[in-house]
Amino acid sequence: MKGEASETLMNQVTDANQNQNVPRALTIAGSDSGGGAGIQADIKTFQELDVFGMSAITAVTAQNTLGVHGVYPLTVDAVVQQIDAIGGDLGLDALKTGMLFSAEIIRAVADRISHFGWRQVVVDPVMVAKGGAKLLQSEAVEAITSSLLPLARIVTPNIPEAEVLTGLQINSMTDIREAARHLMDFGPSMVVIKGGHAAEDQEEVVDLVYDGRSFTEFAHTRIHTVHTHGTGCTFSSAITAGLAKGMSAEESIKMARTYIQFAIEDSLGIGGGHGPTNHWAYRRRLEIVR
Ligand SMILES: Nc1ncnc2c1ncn2[C@@H]1O[C@H](COP(=O)(O)OP(=O)(O)OP(=O)(O)O)[C@@H](O)[C@H]1O
Ligand SMILES: Cc1ncc(CO)c(N)n1
Repeated sequence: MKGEASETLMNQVTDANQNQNVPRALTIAGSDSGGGAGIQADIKTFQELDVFGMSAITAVTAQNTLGVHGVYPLTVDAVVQQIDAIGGDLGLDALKTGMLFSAEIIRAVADRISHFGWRQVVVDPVMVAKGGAKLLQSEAVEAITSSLLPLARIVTPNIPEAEVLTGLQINSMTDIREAARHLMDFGPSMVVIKGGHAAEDQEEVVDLVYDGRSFTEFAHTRIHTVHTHGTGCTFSSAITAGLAKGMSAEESIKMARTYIQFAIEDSLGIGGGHGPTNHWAYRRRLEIVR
């Protein structure tokens, strides 16, 4: 089919498939070739939660379950062009940031978020990978607190990240609350300090949520496993998916907590090191219950 007729058909197909209400989420983060963390974990999580996933890649990492073998940041222009391509056409309902690598990229990302007026922003202040490789330059920490946190609906540091961002030492639940208060001063609407890095011998993992008024603790059974590669990315992208679907911040965090619990419980054990979590575990279990 050629010319006018094919154009008419194309228009009909396009119109029939119009679904402007599909929840859309963007991840601005690094690529993990191993597929368990970064952009790959985020897109898998969005997909599993019925959210259309989009990405702006900040850096490519050569990575597997054994560690990070190479880090190749993209130029600021390349990051900005990806974000603008999405903002200028598809639009989004929520976004998350993960590995941002440099102060220049952080400031450019913050500028584009402000430009498009995006409010449903989850900031996962990724600093180091599980094996200790640097995913954020030390001099970029200040750019997170001054440029990005004021734009965040929710910030999700783990305990070491909360220490770096606040300059406080964290040894107890009281310290975690103090760090959460400190983080609120940088301007986010909500702080979630994740407890995965607390003492291994504890039977529970406690994530602390602070909204500037009250503290809520989410306690879950600690799973004794080495297969926790990408837990932080997966958790923050599940929160982002919840926000994209119109859930409240509290509901999104609660759902994300269950999502990551199932993903760790059913982890895949592939590779020779810290294996990835199981992104389809949540859907599989809900299908069984239904
Ligand atoms: N062993 C575990 N058992 C149960 N839940 C866990 C465990 N480890 C982490 N979690 C949960 O996973 C989520 C991510 O927490 P974690 O502290 O591991 O983040 P992270 O250090 O940022 O992850 P990453 O190493 O991927 O950057 C939190 O909700 C936390 O409670
Ligand atoms: C690309 C990337 N982002 C985040 C993390 C943290 O888990 C990682 N290991 N790799």
